[in-house]
Amino acid sequence: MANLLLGCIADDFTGATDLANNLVRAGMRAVQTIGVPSAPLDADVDAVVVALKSRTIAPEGAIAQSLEALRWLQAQGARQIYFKYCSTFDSTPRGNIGPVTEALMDALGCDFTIATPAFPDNKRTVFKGYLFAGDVLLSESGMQNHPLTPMTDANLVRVLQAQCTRRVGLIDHTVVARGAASVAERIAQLQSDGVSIAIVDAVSNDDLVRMGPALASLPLLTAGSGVAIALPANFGLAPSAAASALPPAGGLRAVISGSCSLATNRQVLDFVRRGDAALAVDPLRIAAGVDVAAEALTWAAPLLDHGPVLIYSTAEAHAVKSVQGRLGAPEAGAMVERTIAAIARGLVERGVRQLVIAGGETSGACVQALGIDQLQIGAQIDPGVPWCHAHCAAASGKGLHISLKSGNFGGDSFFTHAFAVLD
Ligand SMILES: Nc1ncnc2c1ncn2[C@@H]1O[C@H](COP(=O)(O)OP(=O)(O)OP(=O)(O)O)[C@@H](O)[C@H]1O
Ligand SMILES: O=C(O)[C@@H](O)C(=O)CO
Repeated sequence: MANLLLGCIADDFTGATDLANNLVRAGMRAVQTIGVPSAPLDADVDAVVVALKSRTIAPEGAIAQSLEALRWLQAQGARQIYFKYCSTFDSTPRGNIGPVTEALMDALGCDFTIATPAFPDNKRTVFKGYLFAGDVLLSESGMQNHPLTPMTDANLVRVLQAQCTRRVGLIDHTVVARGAASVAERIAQLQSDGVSIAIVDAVSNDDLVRMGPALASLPLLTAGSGVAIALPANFGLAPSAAASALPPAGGLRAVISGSCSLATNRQVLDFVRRGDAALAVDPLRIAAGVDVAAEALTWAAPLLDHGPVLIYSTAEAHAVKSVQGRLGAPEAGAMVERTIAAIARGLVERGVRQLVIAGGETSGACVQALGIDQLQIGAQIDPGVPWCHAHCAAASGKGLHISLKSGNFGGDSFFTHAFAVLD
């Protein structure tokens, strides 16, 4: 059996990479698997993050997938389990954060756990149980309009309580500020009051590091990726360059973007403004039956030798709405994802070995089309986004450097800056 320290279950692909990135930066060697592996772990690592696509499916499906991941991680000897969800706590009154947390607690026989999406490096902070995204409450951050998981209440105790049968409480900032012993005391107090899950405040990385030792004995942690920075120390590990070492990079470079988030729109604009080679994919032409993937690959072929090319369906909200109005939102999404994934595969078949993909759903579709089932995590490009290395069917089993960027992560020059990190 592998000597796995931390077994993680992430509810989406880019979120899984985000978590693995923070673990690696704090000194753990980590891999991310795409779905629950069918074979035992074949890598000498400290942490595995099993990436699911369970964030917005029915709670029953999310529970079943998460329990399957738990069983696999337990079979690999995982000493502690970490359930990773979004730093904006994406969920509905039906779930899936609450139901999955409770199912994991039942399976682990665990009577207490924490819940904190705080990720200060990406401006997600929790104060008095209220989640802030940037300078505003979650419910005023734009997330109140999310099409699948509208977050209209920033009070996480209330939000999580609505999803749980167990009682939810709070470990507030004054407790965290006093350090791990104080957090441990508060946990004992909450337990004697019949509380089983506590939202924990954190407004800085210092808060996360301070609470770390108090989390060492909990069989299950549930959080965004922030708390991960405090965990390797609990296992005696310290940050080291060796944890993020990847094989040397080579080959051609490309960026594929299907994310329509604000940050990605800025990143596409930045790339285009630099005059680098960029091609927009038009969903309406895909719907009209044009082989847009073949067109894009023909366009890219003579340009690839001269630097990274960008192929994107990224568009601003009004354009996306108009396409969705004509094609239907799920239909438009699926159509664009299929095309973008075919382009990603074609690019790798043509020699691209350094590939940036923007968007969670987009990343899922591309990773599947590329035939990747495991990613080794390397150096961070921007908070929440590392380079990874994978063996992939589309590269005839050879190595590919790949980065899966969450829609709203990364600075404006991400699509250029990312490749400099590999130089
Ligand atoms: N121009 C477009 N018109 C309509 N739908 C689009 C367009 N471009 C992309 N899409 C679809 O929008 C969705 C974008 O979701 P995706 O998860 O990839 O990005 P994101 O939401 O920004 O990322 P994350 O989940 O990491 O925050 C995909 O289903 C994609 O196919
Ligand atoms: O926590 C986050 O914000 C991200 O890792 C994520 O989950 C985006 O889908």
